[in-house]
Amino acid sequence: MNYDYPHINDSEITDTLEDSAGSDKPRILLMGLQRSGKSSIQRVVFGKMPPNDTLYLESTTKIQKEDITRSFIDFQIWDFPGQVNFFDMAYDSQEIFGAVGALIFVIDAQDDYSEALHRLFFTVTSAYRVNQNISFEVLIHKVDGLSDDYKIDTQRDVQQRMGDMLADAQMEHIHLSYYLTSIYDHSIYEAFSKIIQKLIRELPTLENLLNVLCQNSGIDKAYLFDTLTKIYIATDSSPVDMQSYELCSDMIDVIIDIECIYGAQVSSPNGRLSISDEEDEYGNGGDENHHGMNGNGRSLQDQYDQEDDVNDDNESQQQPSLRRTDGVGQNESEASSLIKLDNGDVLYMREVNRLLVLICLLRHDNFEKHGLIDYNFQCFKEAVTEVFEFSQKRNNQQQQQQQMVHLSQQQSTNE
Ligand SMILES: Nc1nc2c(ncn2[C@@H]2O[C@H](COP(=O)(O)OP(=O)(O)OP(=O)(O)O)[C@@H](O)[C@H]2O)c(=O)[nH]1
Repeated sequence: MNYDYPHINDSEITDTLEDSAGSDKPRILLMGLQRSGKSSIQRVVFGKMPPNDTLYLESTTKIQKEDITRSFIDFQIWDFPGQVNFFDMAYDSQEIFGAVGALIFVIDAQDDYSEALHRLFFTVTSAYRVNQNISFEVLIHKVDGLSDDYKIDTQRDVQQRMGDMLADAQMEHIHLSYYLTSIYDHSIYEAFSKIIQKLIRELPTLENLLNVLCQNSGIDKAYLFDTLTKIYIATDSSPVDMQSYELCSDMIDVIIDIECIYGAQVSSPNGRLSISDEEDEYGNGGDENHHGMNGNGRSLQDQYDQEDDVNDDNESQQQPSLRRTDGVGQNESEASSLIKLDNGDVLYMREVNRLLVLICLLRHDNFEKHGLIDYNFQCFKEAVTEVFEFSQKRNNQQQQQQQMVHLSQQQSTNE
């Protein structure tokens, strides 16, 4: 079978590559065959596009680049057209792969994936020759149409065949991580969380802080989420089970929906709650998108109406409740929310800043000491803010240094 790339007119692609010169952010590359789902993944995770709308996406003809600068997440994501061979002599592979943090290769699991595996092998081995520090991530994608047994068989088959190909080429030392994903459920967010955590330098510090918080507050599981993308950038060291992750991730949708409906009525310096403000900044009209995502605006409104009724009786028993309080010792207000589950567990959310929320899962008995939890949370919040400020300062310094190097290189080439 012929696994070569089709011949295409590549003048547009060269133009976009030239645009990239001068950007020093770590890159995440999305690669894979045509129609494997790359653009859909980028739009759903980072653009909040409802999954069904990806059906109308057109094929990508030039590299689509997006800057993602949010809290601890700071990189450029590049969506590549599936039909172009970027290892061809026509492209400067050092320029493309030199600054790459992660290369994500998307395989369509609903299709025959033999060709995709050959392309993956070629991509991984070629990129590795250019940059040995790239982390290679393989998304076995579109698994929503597959049974659980078939998903596991597919993953085993893909891993086995790639392992054999790498071993035949004596390149078995290249490590690949595999994820089963779909844009129609949480799996794509979970996979991106794990991929992005590998690029966050502050991860060990954040994990330590979460461990200390959990141990001292009777919390069973805690996630630090990036609010807009629903990517968790850190969690404590107890094992992640998909159910608790899904619950916490769904809570973000619930809270944002409630904020979109009622946020304007809550008094805050600018009349809107911060989570909604952040969306506006990214050009994603909050109400429309979030209701589009889970389509539950009506039921949330009902829930919120019920909540208003019980509000006077006992605030801590609301399901869910959303409060804005003034930060202790600070002038900024912060959102918090509490959802009591049927099994007696409690989901507790606290806003760390405009970009991050902490979501914890704990037993109801442990929540009775919530004064202690709130105090520990304030300590946690201050520590995270310090880490964040430190990393921002370091990033700025590094950017300035890199700009200086660029300038001096330009000057010497002009001379
Ligand atoms: N069932 C299912 N379909 C998906 C999933 N992700 C993407 N798709 C569909 O796959 C088709 C192709 O998606 P694109 O995102 O355009 O694929 P691409 O890899 O960017 O394609 P090129 O731009 O041609 O390289 C679209 O119809 C999507 O709706 C998924 O998780 N499950």
